Amino acid sequence: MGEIDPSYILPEEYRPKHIVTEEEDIPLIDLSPLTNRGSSDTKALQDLVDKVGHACKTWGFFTVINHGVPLNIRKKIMEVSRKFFALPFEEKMKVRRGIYSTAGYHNNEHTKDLRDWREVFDFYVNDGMSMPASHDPDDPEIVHWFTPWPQDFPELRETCQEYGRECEKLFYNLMELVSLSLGLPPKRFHGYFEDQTSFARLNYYPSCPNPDLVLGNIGHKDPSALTILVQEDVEGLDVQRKSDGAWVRVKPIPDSLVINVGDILQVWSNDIYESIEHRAMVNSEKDRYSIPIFFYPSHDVVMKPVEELVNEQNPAKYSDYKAGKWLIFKMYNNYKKQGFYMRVTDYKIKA
Ligand SMILES: O=C(O)CCC(=O)C(=O)O
Ligand SMILES: [Fe+2]
Repeated sequence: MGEIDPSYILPEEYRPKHIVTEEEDIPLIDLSPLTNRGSSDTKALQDLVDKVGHACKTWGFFTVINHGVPLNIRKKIMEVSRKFFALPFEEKMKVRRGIYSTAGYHNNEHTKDLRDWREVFDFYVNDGMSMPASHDPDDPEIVHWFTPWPQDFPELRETCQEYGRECEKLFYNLMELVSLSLGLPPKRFHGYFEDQTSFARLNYYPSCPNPDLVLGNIGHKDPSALTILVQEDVEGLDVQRKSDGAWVRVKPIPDSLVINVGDILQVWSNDIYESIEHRAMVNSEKDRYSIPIFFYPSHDVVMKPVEELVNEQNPAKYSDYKAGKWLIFKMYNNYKKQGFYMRVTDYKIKA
């Protein structure tokens, strides 16, 4: 103790502890029937839909291989991420996150109102997208959000943008599988992403002398429809198992990506699929890097259960909420200690 800044030290009940189970892995799904669609038969595609549906329902998390996101761009984005975080602090602070635009560099993230042991750089997949000016539901003002890219580092912008476009293709493919698994037409959700407000995050978790007292990323649920995450061989991601709440380590598998259900899909599916709590541990020897992209709809899309999944036996569990308002509420909440944090269940209709 005493070696690290006390603002990072977590209350006892949040510390990472011991409770990780090594016995089980999240489902591993080979997406080749989708990525080589031309040559696939319908049976292979149907099997894939069933696997994705089962993984979303039982875990809310799964790992994919043969996903179509090229190796060179995955390697490249990890490289530029390392280069960016290795810059002097003053350089990184030149592109720091502002109060009203959430992209940029930040080293003071508060997940669940507690401080994370990490540095981040957030960027928008669809730079310049429309967003509400505030989270006040009655404020109609719209603004445009841009990423503050570093001036002398064009490689960072180019690589991040290319990575975003490649993952976007995978995201639409996955949403087709998800829609089919819910008994909906394959492109049921595509229109909701026309002016998408998706954002990506370069995560840098420096090694830590007291890894038992902190978390790189405190347990949380993502606000997205789906998240696509790349990690390297340094492990640290834990997922909370739905059946008993145990933390399960997501073992890095070469060339894989990790997919998870976020809050938006939980609401659209009326809780058939749920956004699952996860966290990132740090270690005393190695730095860790990861990159999630949070796929998020246009700001004016209403988060509400889709009508095909609602009927008298299954009434809507959520009242309407604009996706953009929800996102900024969540993001501003993570800036600094606010004394509260937002959960999607906060606007669940009371039974
Ligand atoms: O670093 C990881 O593996 C998880 C990151 C994460 O969950 C997040 O940034 O939302
Ligand atoms: Fe997350």
